[in-house]
Amino acid sequence: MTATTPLSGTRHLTAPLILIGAPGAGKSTVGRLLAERLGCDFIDADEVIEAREGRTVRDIFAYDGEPAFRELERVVTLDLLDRAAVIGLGGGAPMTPAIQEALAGHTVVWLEVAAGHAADRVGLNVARPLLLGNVRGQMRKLLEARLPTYAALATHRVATDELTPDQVADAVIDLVHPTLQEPAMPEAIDVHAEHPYSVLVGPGTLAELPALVGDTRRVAVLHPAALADVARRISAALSAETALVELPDGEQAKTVQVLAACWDRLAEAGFTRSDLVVGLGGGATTDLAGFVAASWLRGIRFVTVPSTVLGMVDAAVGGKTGINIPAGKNLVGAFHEPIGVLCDTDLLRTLDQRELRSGMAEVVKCGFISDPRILDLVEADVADALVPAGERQTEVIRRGIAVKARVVSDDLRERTSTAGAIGREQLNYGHTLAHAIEKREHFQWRHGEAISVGMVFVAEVARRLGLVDDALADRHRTLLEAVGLPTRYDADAWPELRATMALDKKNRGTTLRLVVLRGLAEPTIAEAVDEDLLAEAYAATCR
Ligand SMILES: NC(=O)c1ccc[n+]([C@@H]2O[C@H](COP(=O)([O-])OP(=O)(O)OC[C@H]3O[C@@H](n4cnc5c(N)ncnc54)[C@H](O)[C@@H]3O)[C@@H](O)[C@H]2O)c1
Ligand SMILES: O=C(O)C(=O)C[C@@H](O)[C@H](O)[C@H](O)COP(=O)(O)O
Repeated sequence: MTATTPLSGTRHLTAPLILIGAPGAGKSTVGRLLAERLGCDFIDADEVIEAREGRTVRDIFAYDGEPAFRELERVVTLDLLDRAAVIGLGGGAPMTPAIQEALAGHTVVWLEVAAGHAADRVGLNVARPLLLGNVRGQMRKLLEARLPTYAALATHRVATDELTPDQVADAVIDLVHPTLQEPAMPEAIDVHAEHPYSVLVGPGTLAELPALVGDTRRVAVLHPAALADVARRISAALSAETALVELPDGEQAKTVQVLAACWDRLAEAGFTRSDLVVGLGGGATTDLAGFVAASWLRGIRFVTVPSTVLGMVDAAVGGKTGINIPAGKNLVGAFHEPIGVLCDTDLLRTLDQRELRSGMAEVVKCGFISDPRILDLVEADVADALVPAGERQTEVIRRGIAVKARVVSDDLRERTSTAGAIGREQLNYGHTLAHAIEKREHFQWRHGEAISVGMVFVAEVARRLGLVDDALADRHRTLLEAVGLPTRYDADAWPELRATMALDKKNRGTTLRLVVLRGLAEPTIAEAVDEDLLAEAYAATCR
């Protein structure tokens, strides 16, 4: 395969790119091509109307009449104008005065098409209510009525008659190029562990993958179904032979069966020690992919491309890889460092709210154990911190990665910390209880949700040990609830959870070892905490 397809738009939309034109001008086809090239969404206004109404445009026309449709169209179009996406408007939308007014100041590209061509492209399409009957005649009339308005509204125009959709998309990109934003310089955060590498953070960093992969002969891209399109783009952009390996979603990928299936795929594809694995996805995917790379031929190179907030800020960095087994979370695995980490914040745009909130738990963890500025930034505007790829979110992700990079650079293999000198174990803040909850929930809870409850629990432990004051202990629940995360769990579950905690990796012998704070950004280890105190702290967590 040759390197042809850019992995990310070199420049980015910061405002909508609006396509207008007659039916058959190619707004949908060209809009989708543009969105792919610019790494953003394409939104067809008619499809949004149909989805909102649960009826086709044709039915709305037939049953409610054109004025009712135009009103729906006005509302939807105005809603869409704050999206940094390619937006295809219905052919008649620009005729509505309120839409004309709202389009002022926007980039509006008119895809010009001659009536004959438009009629040929539309054919006898019965979904277009205004063209029923004599398509050519109707089209000519429509164009005569609309052309002056299209011309007045357009900031750019492309004559499409002699061009293929790809050529039209090229022409549009050329025209609007000056209005697009230069890519922000990705920030590189270096990890200086056993094999130094960089974590690149910012929009479009996926474009760096071909350089990281170099002249590697074979690359396996392990990904969940949600990232199948991105995996295909990666494959098209690499000159290596790529094996796209779709994994079960989320935690279901972290099993010994999936691991073994991946080994079979690498064997079939003839993977040797000079080949490479890419883990593209959330933390569950990169944990599994990393363990595949760590175990295949006793270790081949590995790149992480995290696509969740949680993956970026935590899982993709630091080389902890592994799977779950019925006895517990991450009980089997290896330390295997990636050769590079690409945190392309554009990938976060398709995450749903639940995942965005879940990821914020590990961000907040980094705030409590090391960088309180993160807490201030989230508290100042939680909603803003949850805007995917927004400035505030990118800043707290970057700060969280910096915490993780610093900690693992100092202690890659998680030595046994002492109360006076804590290493990597600090990253396990909240995790002892969280992993037990995840096991009890058969790994159906989001990891960040469990961490949220787990952090409230260790804050309650620290409060009772007299290590933190009430304000710091209470700040945990207040902040995590503001983010929309759970902070309570089933009060009756303590005996079962406590039993699971006996298998925690930080334990030594029969001694339970918990990460707690003895002040803001001062993590420490509490060993052999009194069992009654633990039970009380748990009860307080559940209240
Ligand atoms: N190795 C480490 O150091 C480390 C650190 C923290 C967490 N983890 C592990 O990470 C896992 C949790 O990671 P997670 O929260 O990312 O969960 P996840 O990997 O399960 O992903 C969450 C969901 O989001 C979907 N998804 C991923 N990227 C998407 C995108 N860009 N758009 C739309 N959907 C997308 C996934 O398909 C999945 O359904 C846990 O298994 C945890 O143990 C590991
Ligand atoms: O990187 C680490 O070290 C961590 O502890 C990070 C945690 O946030 C993460 O959940 C990790 O997977 C937990 O590792 P485990 O060794 O407790 O399974």
